[in-house]
Amino acid sequence: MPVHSCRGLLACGRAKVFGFSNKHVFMMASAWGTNQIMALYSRKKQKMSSPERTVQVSVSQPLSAVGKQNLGHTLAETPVRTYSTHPTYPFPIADLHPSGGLLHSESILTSAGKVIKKGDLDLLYFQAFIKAPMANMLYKHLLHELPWYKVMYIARGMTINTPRYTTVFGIDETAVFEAPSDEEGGESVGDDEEKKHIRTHIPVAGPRVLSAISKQPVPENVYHKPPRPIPRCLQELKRCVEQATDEYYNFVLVNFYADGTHSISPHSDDESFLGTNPCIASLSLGGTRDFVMKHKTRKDVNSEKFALRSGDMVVMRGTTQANWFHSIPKRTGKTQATAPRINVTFRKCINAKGSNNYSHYNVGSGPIHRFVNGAMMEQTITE
Ligand SMILES: O=C(O)CCC(=O)C(=O)O
Ligand SMILES: [Fe+2]
Repeated sequence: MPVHSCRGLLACGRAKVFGFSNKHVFMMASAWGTNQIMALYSRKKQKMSSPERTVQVSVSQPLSAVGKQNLGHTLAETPVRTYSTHPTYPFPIADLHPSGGLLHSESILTSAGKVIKKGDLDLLYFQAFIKAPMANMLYKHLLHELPWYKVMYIARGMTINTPRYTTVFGIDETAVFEAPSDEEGGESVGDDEEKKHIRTHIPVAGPRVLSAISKQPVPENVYHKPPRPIPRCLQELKRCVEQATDEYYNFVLVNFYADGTHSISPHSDDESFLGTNPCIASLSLGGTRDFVMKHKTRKDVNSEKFALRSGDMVVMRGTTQANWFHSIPKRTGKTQATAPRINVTFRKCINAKGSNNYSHYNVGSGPIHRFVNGAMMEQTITE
């Protein structure tokens, strides 16, 4: 038993975003290589010294009334905010708290999860793994701070529009990000004396991807898109989940279901790049949605349904992925069942095929979206 101690707006508008232009991102989305990334990185570094830039954004879709509740950004009161930066990020991503360690024993469940074993189903279910106030703060933080994508892809000749927003960070076991050098990033702000030395923009990693074994740069054709290191806010969450589940993860996939029309259809995360019997921890934040599990072949086995609330975590282990499908079905009406929800999954990916698969299906090559002024905005940036 693992023990843990961790402790719409349908109009055009203008929104302030930190950071870099889409031109850079589009450059990265196309063929990329170390040289391109390095060039991009030095240009970004220059740009990062301008405090905030205003960009033109056009819109996407309205959020339900429930989605507009409680969108005040609690963390905005933090005296000096620090940001995780990396050349692959479209903009700096705010940290949870400048001094780190916002997630501590008072907000994280310290008792073991409930084991649910039924034949080849093997789950660990933590109700209120993160207590409600912290879970709701995390929901708002991730919603406002992460870059989101609405990926379109072709499968078996058909165009599929992913029915939710997604984003992904991480790198498979075969590679590592180089450490940031001392002079990278590190912008100081503030007029007062005491704020002068606080670095607000701190890189999470150096720009290059190195082989985990040789520590030499990975050949340019290995990754179809530049892998993105996990920003500090998600690293903090990952540490807690690792302690609770006694596992190690190198990928964080994030889904945002804006309303009941958003869903994930029955599937299993059983790809070979996750190895055999993968352990996947799945954390829910925000609105309650039904998580439905169905046996792949046996009609005599009842399906399982969990109404996952903000802060709950389900860990799928052992033979679960090989034998069961899971899904978040669409829901109608104006109930809590259609309220906006974020799901964060933690996984361990063993090779570059996984990194490529995850960036293809969770970032893609379309526009970036950002949640601003209570609505998800598609950023078509004109400087
Ligand atoms: O939103 C959820 O709870 C499930 C997400 C999921 O299954 C996935 O991202 O693979
Ligand atoms: Fe899944």
